Amino acid sequence: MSRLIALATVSATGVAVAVPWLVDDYTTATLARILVLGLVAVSVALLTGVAGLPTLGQTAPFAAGAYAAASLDQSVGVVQLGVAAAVGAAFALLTAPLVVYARGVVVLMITLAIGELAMTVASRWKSVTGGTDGLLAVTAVRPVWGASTLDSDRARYLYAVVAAGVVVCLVLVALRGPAGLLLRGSRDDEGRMRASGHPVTAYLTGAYVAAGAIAGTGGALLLTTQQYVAPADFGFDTAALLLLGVVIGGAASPLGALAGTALVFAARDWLSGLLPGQAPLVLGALFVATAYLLPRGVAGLRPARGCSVDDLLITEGVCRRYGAVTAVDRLDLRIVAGERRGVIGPNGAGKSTLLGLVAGAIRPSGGRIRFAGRDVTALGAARRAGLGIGRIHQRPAVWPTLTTLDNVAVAAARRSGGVRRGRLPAAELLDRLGLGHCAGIEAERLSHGQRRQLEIAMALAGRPRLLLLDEPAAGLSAVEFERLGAVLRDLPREVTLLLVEHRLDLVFALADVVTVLRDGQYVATGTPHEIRTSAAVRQAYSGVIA
Ligand SMILES: Nc1ncnc2c1ncn2[C@@H]1O[C@H](COP(=O)(O)OP(=O)(O)OP(=O)(O)O)[C@@H](O)[C@H]1O
Repeated sequence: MSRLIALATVSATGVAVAVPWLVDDYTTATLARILVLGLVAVSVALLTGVAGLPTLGQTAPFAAGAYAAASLDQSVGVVQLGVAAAVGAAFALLTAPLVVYARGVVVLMITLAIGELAMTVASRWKSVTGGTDGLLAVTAVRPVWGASTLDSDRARYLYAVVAAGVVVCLVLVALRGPAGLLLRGSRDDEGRMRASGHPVTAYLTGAYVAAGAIAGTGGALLLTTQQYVAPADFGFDTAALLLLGVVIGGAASPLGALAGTALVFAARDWLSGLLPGQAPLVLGALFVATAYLLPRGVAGLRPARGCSVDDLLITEGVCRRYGAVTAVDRLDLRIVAGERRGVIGPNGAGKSTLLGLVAGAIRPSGGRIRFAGRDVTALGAARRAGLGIGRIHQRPAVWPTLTTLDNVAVAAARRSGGVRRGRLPAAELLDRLGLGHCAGIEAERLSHGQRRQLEIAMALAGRPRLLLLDEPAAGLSAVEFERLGAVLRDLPREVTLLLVEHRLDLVFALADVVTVLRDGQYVATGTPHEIRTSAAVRQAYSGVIA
C-alpha cells in the first residue's frame, strides 16, 4: 500500500510540474493559488488531525506571512519565505497561550476569533496592509540570489510547487519521527502522556508554532503567485474551506489534507461559475456527507484493511524461515486490546520466534504485522517499543549492578523525562509488585523469581500497551510461581498480554484465549476450556494436556 502511495505521489508531482504546459496562464495562476492554500491546509491538518487542536485560525499567520513578505524591501524568494515563516511562527507563539490550553470546540472558537481579529487588523491598519485594497508585490521575485526573476505565471507556479514541496516533505519527515509520535500520543490520550512525564503543553505549543511557520510561508507564496494580497484572501470563508478540505482529505494526513483542500477550492471556483451564489450550499452538503460517511477523510480509507478499532495486534500470514526450518509458518493472529492471550505448543513450535517477530527483534521472511492500526512490519524493536510493545525475555534481562529501584527508574527514564523523575513511579511500581523491600538492593543479589518480577516492573515502567511474556515461569520456585500468577492477574486491562508459557496451569488460569502452535504451524485457538478438551490439541501435544 505504501508503494501505491509513493507511486501516486510521484505521479501527482509529475502532473503538477507538467500542468503549466498543458493549460493557459489564467488556469496556471489559479492552480498556483490553490496549491498555496493546500500548503496552508497542511498546517491546519498538523493542528487538527495530528495534534488534536481543530483550528479555524490559520488564516491569521497566513496573512501575517503575506504582509511581512509584501513589506520587505527586497526580492529574494528564500529570504521572503524565511521572514514570512518567522513572522508566522512569532504570531503563533504570541497567541499559543490562548490555544494550547483549550480543547475541542473551544479551540475552534478561539482560533476563529484569532482569525477574525487578524482579518480586522488587516482591513483597518491601512499604513501597513493597504486596508481593503491590499498590497501589490512591488518587485518581481527571484528564487535565490543571482537567479532570474519569476516573470511569468508558469515560473511563479513552478516556484510555488518547489517551495510547497520542500515544506510538505519536511513536515512528512518530522511527523514520521518522534515528533509525530509524541503529538499523536498527546491527541490520543493526553492524560496518559502527562502521567508518563511528557510535557504535552510544550508539544502542542511546538506544533502550533510550526503550523504558524508553515502558514506564514504560504503567505509569502501567495504574494508571489497572486502578485498582491488583500484581507479578502484571509477571511472566514477561506478558514472554513481550509478546514473542510482537511476533513475531506483526512485530517491526520498532510498529503490528504493538501489534496482535499485543492479539491475544495477548485470545486468552489468551478461551482461559483456554474451555480452563482450556491457554491457554499453545495460545499456545506459535501462537508456534512464527508463527516458522516468518511469520518477519517479520504486518506482514512487507507489503513482500514480488516482492522477493527479494538484489534491491537494483527499478524497476517507472518512467517520466519531458517534455512530448511520454518519456525513460524504463515500465521494469522488477531488480538484485541485488553486481551490475555496464551500461546502454547511443544518445544520448537515457534512460540519464541513469534514473540521475536512481534517485538521486532526478528525480521519476518513474509507477511505483515499491524499494531494499534499501524503497519509495523518494517519497524525495528526500538520503534515498536516506543509504540508500546514491551517484552519480558526468557532469561530476565536486568542491569545487575544497579539497584532494583534504579533498574526500574532507568527503564522508565524515557517515559518519565529522566532517571530522577522516574524514581517515584518506579518505587510505586515496585511496591505494587511486592518488591518494595528490595528497592535498594543490587539486582544481581535478587533471587531468580525476584529478578523476573523486576523485569516485569521494568517493562511496565515503559507503559506498554502490549506485553510479550516469554516463559516467565521458567525456573521459578513454587512460591515465586504463585506470586508471578498473582502479579500477572492483577495487571490492569490497559496492558494486553501475549503469554508464551510451558506451564499450562498458568496459561489456562490467566488467558482469555489460547492459541496452539506446532512445528511453526497454527493448530487451534479457543478458550482455555475449548483448548483443554480439543482432540486436535491433544494430538498436537501427543497427550501432554491432561
Ligand atoms: N536463530 C535460529 N536459527 C536456526 N533455527 C532457529 C533459530 N531460532 C529458532 N530456530 C528453530 O525454529 C523452530 C522454532 O523455535 P522456537 O524457539 O521459536 O520454538 P519454541 O516454540 O519457542 O520452542 P521452546 O518451547 O523450546 O522454546 C525450532 O525448530 C528452532 O530450532
